[in-house]
Amino acid sequence: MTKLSVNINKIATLRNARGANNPNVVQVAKDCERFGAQGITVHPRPDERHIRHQDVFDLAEVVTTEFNIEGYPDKRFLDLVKKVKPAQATLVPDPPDALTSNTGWDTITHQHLLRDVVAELQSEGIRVSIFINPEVKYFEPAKQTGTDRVELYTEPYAANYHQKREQAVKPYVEVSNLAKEIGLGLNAGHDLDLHNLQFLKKSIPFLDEVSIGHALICDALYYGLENTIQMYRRKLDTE
Ligand SMILES: CC(=O)[C@@H](O)[C@H](O)COP(=O)(O)O
Ligand SMILES: NCC(=O)COP(=O)(O)O
Repeated sequence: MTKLSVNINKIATLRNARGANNPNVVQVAKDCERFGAQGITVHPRPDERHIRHQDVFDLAEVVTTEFNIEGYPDKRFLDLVKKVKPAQATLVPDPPDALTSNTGWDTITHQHLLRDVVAELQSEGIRVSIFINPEVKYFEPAKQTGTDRVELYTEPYAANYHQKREQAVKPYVEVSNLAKEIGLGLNAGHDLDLHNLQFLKKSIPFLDEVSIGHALICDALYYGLENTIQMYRRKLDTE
């Protein structure tokens, strides 16, 4: 089964637009779970432009599925994650001013940093995933960091899906088979949506989890949050 983790960053973006507490990210997380989300993902960025550190503490009190916190592993992020102890931390190489995530780790150059961080978080009982591009050369070095999983950066797949989906998914299938062979769990995310999700799942049936935010929240404007989560779940329901 591939789990659907709903990324609620955009709910916080909307809340922050007015300064009060509407929409309430804690209530939305609870509702996402009630509507079928199998995990909740947040990516607290250093400028707190959407998810704030306090949100992460508040969410940790209520999330009953799988809480996944994404971010660059600086001291502030690591302190937060170690206090909250989510089910999973996803390490992303974003600089502080990144508009959004736009690449995975160079696991060769940053192997020592990643190895230390992975060990530090695992010693707190937190599963670790490393955000990664679909390039074979990064997988064995990723494995050597001791990480439990990798998360495939799917923006290039999403960007090319409508032109030639077989070609767009090919590097992902290749690295996923490699990940399976060397014993890495497999997540995927970024720009997945109702059009491209099912083909990814069919091409890589053993995906452990996808985290989806931007498109899912946009779709919810039209279909409603409950319907939308169920629509995404059905796209993953191909077994
Ligand atoms: C790692 C990843 O792909 C997601 O965190 C994505 O970047 C969402 O972050 P934003 O909502 O800040 O764009
Ligand atoms: N890890 C990817 C994620 O959480 C959501 O990315 P997106 O769907 O907002 O592009």
